Amino acid sequence: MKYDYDIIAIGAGSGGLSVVERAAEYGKKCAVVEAKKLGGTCVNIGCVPKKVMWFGAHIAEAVRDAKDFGFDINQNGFDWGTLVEKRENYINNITTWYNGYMADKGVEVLHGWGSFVDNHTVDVDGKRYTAETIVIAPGGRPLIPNETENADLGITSDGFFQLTEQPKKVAVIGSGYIAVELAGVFQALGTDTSLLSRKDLVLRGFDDMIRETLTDAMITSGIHKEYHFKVKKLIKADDGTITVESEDGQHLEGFDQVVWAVGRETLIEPLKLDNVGLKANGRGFIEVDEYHKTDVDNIYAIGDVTGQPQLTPVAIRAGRYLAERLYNNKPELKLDLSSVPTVIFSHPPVGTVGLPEHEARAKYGHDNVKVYTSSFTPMRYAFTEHQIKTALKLVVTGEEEKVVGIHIVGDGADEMLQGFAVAVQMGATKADLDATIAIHPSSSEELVTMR
Ligand SMILES: Cc1cc2nc3c(=O)[nH]c(=O)nc-3n(C[C@H](O)[C@H](O)[C@H](O)COP(=O)(O)OP(=O)(O)OC[C@H]3O[C@@H](n4cnc5c(N)ncnc54)[C@H](O)[C@@H]3O)c2cc1C
Ligand SMILES: NC(=O)c1ccc[n+]([C@@H]2O[C@H](COP(=O)([O-])OP(=O)(O)OC[C@H]3O[C@@H](n4cnc5c(N)ncnc54)[C@H](O)[C@@H]3O)[C@@H](O)[C@H]2O)c1
Repeated sequence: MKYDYDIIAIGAGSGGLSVVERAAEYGKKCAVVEAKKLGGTCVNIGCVPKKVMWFGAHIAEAVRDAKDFGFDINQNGFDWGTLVEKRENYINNITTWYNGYMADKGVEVLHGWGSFVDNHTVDVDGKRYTAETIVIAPGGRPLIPNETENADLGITSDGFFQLTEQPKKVAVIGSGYIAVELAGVFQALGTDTSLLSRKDLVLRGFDDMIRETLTDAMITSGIHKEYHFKVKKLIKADDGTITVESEDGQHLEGFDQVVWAVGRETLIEPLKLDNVGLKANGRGFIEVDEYHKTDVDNIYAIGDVTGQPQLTPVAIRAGRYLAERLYNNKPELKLDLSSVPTVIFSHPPVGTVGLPEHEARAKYGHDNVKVYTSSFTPMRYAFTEHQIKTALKLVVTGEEEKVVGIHIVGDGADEMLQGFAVAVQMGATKADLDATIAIHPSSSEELVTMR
């Protein structure tokens, strides 16, 4: 062989692992370079540990409501440390499994930071390896805004997963995916939680119905929602707590932890892209064509680093399709990002696929879009003290009423969405949904009975 490997992936997260795993199935000689732990963000400091905490929070809500279902229980406390220990054991089992799985597949794991030497050579902590094809899959890391004074008194989602004790009082800064997910977990598990947003509603860009319903639900759950709060600086108080000062002079005091959840940046610098004549665009992403090829013929990029939706299934699909194109004679296979379903594990969860109403009206013309909505208290909360609403919206277009968006906020949205996403992907119309027999009693039946 001319090179040490057929393919090397830099980064063993969702994208990198999936491309080498599939390439190995086709008999290719593969290696993956990883500076930290196999599994990357999703497994170690993202989706998986987050979902464990979300389940914990979900159980706390069930315990809270148990008396309304006739249970006579005393909750004597909640031990954050126990949950964290069990979570980390679970994750260690996954990463151990990955190590064995890669070995079984014949994929070599090269531990260390990978950087380019030339188009076919990667340096890993001083050792050089060559490959015919190189895939860049380094993901990213959380942002801490450097314009904020003492910003590093705060932690990020990475720090959240290192907390071994439950903070009594936290401020979460931001209003995107991570902010609403972490704020929801803290609040449900008993931490006094403030959510500090620069604007008004959470989840900018999502359908207004989702934004309004979730913001209301978060406030009803007890989260202190601070609107139009632009953080100027963090101050360490004499008692060790943190004060947050806004640009207009407000002070919020007494936080054990302040969590930045204001977006992520790609991990570009270690790659030494200059050595292959590549560079990231103004937003820090590596640009690729529809086949994930960069401007260099044998170098591809997949996952969060490309600026495509920063979701694990998108990175995995990109990696698998790339291997299919390269090694299984399917040159035309490409990622369809037209209706990527996504779930936000908030309290209650959000599920959304396709276009929000405002985007559909902009795309198809205001009068060519119709919406069907429903908002109700689901049976689960019919007689509990805590009432959490569910809201649903179908966005349809044209005379045939093609469904171009489905938006759900409420209990069960997380598991409800996948099947409806299939319908949207297949081009379902409102009549197709209506022709489907409902499941009763459920919240999802509303989506096939809307008028
Ligand atoms: C808190 C949080 C919660 C999330 N929850 C969800 C969720 O519920 N559902 C969902 O779909 N997505 C979720 N995501 C997003 C998801 O984790 C990412 O979209 C996904 O992990 C991206 O995969 P990737 O392969 O691009 O990068 P990553 O998974 O980030 O993997 C990149 C790997 O490359 C390594 N690396 C980087 N540079 C180098 C180098 N030069 N040399 C060697 N190794 C290197 C890194 O250490 C890392 O292990 C979440 C993210 C976060 C932060
Ligand atoms: N359930 C999931 O699938 C899931 C969960 C977590 C993360 N993710 C992925 O990870 C990505 C990153 O998540 P994220 O929440 O960090 O980013 P995000 O882009 O979703 O949200 C960042 C938010 O921070 C706000 N912001 C930016 N700078 C700020 C500042 N200085 N002060 C206050 N607010 C500021 C932005 O307006 C935005 O609303 C997501 O886009 C998503 O793709 C997915």
